Amino acid sequence: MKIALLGYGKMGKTIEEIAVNRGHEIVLKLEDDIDNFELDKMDIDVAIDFSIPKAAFKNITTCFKSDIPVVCGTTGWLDDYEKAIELCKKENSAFIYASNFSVGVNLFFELNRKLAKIMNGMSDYAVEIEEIHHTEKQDAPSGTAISLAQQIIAENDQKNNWQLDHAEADEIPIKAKRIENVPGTHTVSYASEIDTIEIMHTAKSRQGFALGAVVAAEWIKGKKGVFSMKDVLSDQLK
Ligand SMILES: NC(=O)C1=CN([C@@H]2O[C@H](COP(=O)(O)OP(=O)(O)OC[C@H]3O[C@@H](n4cnc5c(N)ncnc54)[C@H](OP(=O)(O)O)[C@@H]3O)[C@@H](O)[C@H]2O)C=CC1
Ligand SMILES: O=C(O)C1=N[C@H](C(=O)O)C[C@H](O)C1
Repeated sequence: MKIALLGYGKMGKTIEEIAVNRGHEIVLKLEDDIDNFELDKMDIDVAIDFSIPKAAFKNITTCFKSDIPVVCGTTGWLDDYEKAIELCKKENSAFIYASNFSVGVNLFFELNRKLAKIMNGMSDYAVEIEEIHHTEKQDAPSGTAISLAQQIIAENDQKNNWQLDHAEADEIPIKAKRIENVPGTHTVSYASEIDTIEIMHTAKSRQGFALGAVVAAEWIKGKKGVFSMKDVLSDQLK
């Protein structure tokens, strides 16, 4: 498969290593404006975007116009997500966005949904999310923490929104910490006067995120439509 890497930083380089090991070829390593390239003249099967929040929307929608399927892991651009979906459908292209591509985090998401269902109505327990990432991260809270919050909100009758740091009674507080070299740690806790129930996912490296993105790229090749990591992992997450 011929892959265009939109973003060639920490994730782009880890994805390259895994993709090449799985027999794929990297035909583009984009580090600046996508308009500098004539995508129509290039032979690209799938584009994988791990760039920066302010570049993601343009990168993704430029690929749609050239009928190149896109796997996007960039976080912090989701105000434009619905617009991207519309454009994908209009151009009859293919798209997967995931706040986190690692299989472990997608299992953690399932656990989070189940725990949220159990804890709904347990008014003695206060829910909180904490995320810890490296100091170079541009966005806060992390995309994964937002996904966790949205999953809880879908199950919890008392919570309608999330808030960074100080939350109102109907909001889930998210604490974002930045510590050098941490690849990504997420904790969901329910604390009462008596005890605390906690679930936690700790990434030991970027390998899981990158492998998941390459697997998603292999899966989306030749498909049309808007998908999620749940579709990619449907056999494992039954
Ligand atoms: N969904 C998931 O599983 C995961 C998501 N992420 C997300 O992926 C994104 C990238 O993370 P990471 O690799 O750690 O970040 P890096 O900062 O290491 O890499 C981003 C790269 O994008 C480059 N860039 C800048 N402008 C553009 C542009 N217009 N088009 C393409 N590339 C551009 C930057 O170049 P320069 O440095 O020259 O500006 C940099 O090399 C982040 O949003 C992060 O949150 C990260 C890990 C997992
Ligand atoms: O920026 C990162 O590094 C990561 N970003 C993603 C996020 O915002 O959730 C996923 C992972 O935690 C690493």
